[in-house]
Amino acid sequence: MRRTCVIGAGPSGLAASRVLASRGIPFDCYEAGSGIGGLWRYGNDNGMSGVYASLHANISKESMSFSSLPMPDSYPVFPHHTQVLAYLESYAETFGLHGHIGLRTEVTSVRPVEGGGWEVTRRSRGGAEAETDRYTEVVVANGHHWDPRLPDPAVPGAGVFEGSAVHAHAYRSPEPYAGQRVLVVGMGNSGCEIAAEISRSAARTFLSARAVAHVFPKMLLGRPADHWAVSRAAVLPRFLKDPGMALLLRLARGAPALYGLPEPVRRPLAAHPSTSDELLVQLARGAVTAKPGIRSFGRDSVSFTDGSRETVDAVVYATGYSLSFPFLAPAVFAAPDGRTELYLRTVPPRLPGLFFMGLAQPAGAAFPLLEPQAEWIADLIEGEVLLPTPAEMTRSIARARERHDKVYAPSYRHGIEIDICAYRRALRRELRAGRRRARRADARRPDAPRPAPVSDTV
Ligand SMILES: NC(=O)C1=CN([C@@H]2O[C@H](COP(=O)(O)OP(=O)(O)OC[C@H]3O[C@@H](n4cnc5c(N)ncnc54)[C@H](OP(=O)(O)O)[C@@H]3O)[C@@H](O)[C@H]2O)C=CC1
Repeated sequence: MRRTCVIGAGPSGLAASRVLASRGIPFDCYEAGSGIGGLWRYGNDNGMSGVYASLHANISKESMSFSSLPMPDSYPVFPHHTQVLAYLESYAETFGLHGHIGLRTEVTSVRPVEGGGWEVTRRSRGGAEAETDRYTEVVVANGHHWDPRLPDPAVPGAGVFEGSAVHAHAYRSPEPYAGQRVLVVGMGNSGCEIAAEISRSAARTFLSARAVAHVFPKMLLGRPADHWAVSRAAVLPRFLKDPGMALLLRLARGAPALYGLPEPVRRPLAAHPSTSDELLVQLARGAVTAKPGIRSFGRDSVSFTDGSRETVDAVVYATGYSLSFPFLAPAVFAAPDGRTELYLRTVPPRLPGLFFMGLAQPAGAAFPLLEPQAEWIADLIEGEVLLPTPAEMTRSIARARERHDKVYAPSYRHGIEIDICAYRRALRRELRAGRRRARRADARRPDAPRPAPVSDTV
């Protein structure tokens, strides 16, 4: 009998569960933690949430909403993490998902079965024995912001540094850093927000970036900055969008030099946006000092690539996350360089029945992508649509990668970066093509033209 397994009950797993439930597709969803919500569950006992106490979403509530359930009007523009979790709880409640979700149940292995299907082994917390079941499909929705990535190889001297050193995933509040000289490494959103927060009570805060980021204010021309990623302006070609955004940033916040920042080498839309008003204020006040990349550590100090040296008591590595699938053997599927071999960020070409959710990172809206992705997976499961051949999908992935490399800075963290508008268009085109492939297969008309795969996800 057909049965689908969903791994994880964060936003991606919940969206997959809602769509499968609404289609009447039998499925089980397993979640390692005691509650749903994934990274949005502060202190999640699955160990996979790096949310800190003060965190508010850095994209607006519209961009954080599933299309089937808007966030409450009473929410602020940028909800606090407790509100995002409450929203996810109400999503699960509204669509009756709790009955499908096995909590405190960790999936430990997913293996392809000869002849089709997948063998899924899981272990319940407190349960004596691991259990194994066979599923026709597996939807992997285990998130991509939970496995801390530290500089590898380590910065020279990191082993002799005697102060505290943690990854941002372990950061919860600024209190332990009060009165200290602190170095924050990395200028993604974690680095920007944590440096700004720590600097309110630290003696000195240094923010080191090997490639300085454009810092976006949360509001641009009276709208949440993430709205621009889905505005009419978003359909402009890159050669117009990039200078347009650079101009908008210059008008909104002035030159980087005002804040002691060098001019970024990358174009504003070539990197995942770093959004923080508070960092700009703290830089302008001298509470945070911008530094280039790190050359080496000493016992109580750090040297930078510009030859400067500072005494520091503590380091926070805000250096991002690895894409990890601990339940899949690397020979089956892995993303060692932060890139995934997935057709439209969802389908591994040669692993029938295996699907991935949420491994597409847009500059703004993230949740609204998840339900359409899950609908496509459900269509594939039900045979409403058919995929291109594995060879066609592989070629399409290679073409998308080529285009991707022309747009985004070559960095691990951009491996799954997408342009949301292009991705939505590609998904719609693939749906139409997939329906035609299914009709063609039904009618057994091998002479009919075969719809081509789509590939523009950047
Ligand atoms: N309030 C919110 O909603 C928040 C959301 N987030 C989101 O969480 C996700 C993860 O963000 P974040 O934790 O900032 O991680 P990111 O991967 O986005 O950023 C990592 C940063 O560390 C730098 N870095 C990586 N490796 C090294 C290295 N070896 N040496 C020096 N620098 C290095 C990267 O530089 P380079 O670009 O050169 O690789 C980059 O500046 C993002 O989607 C972000 O938007 C994060 C915090 C708050």
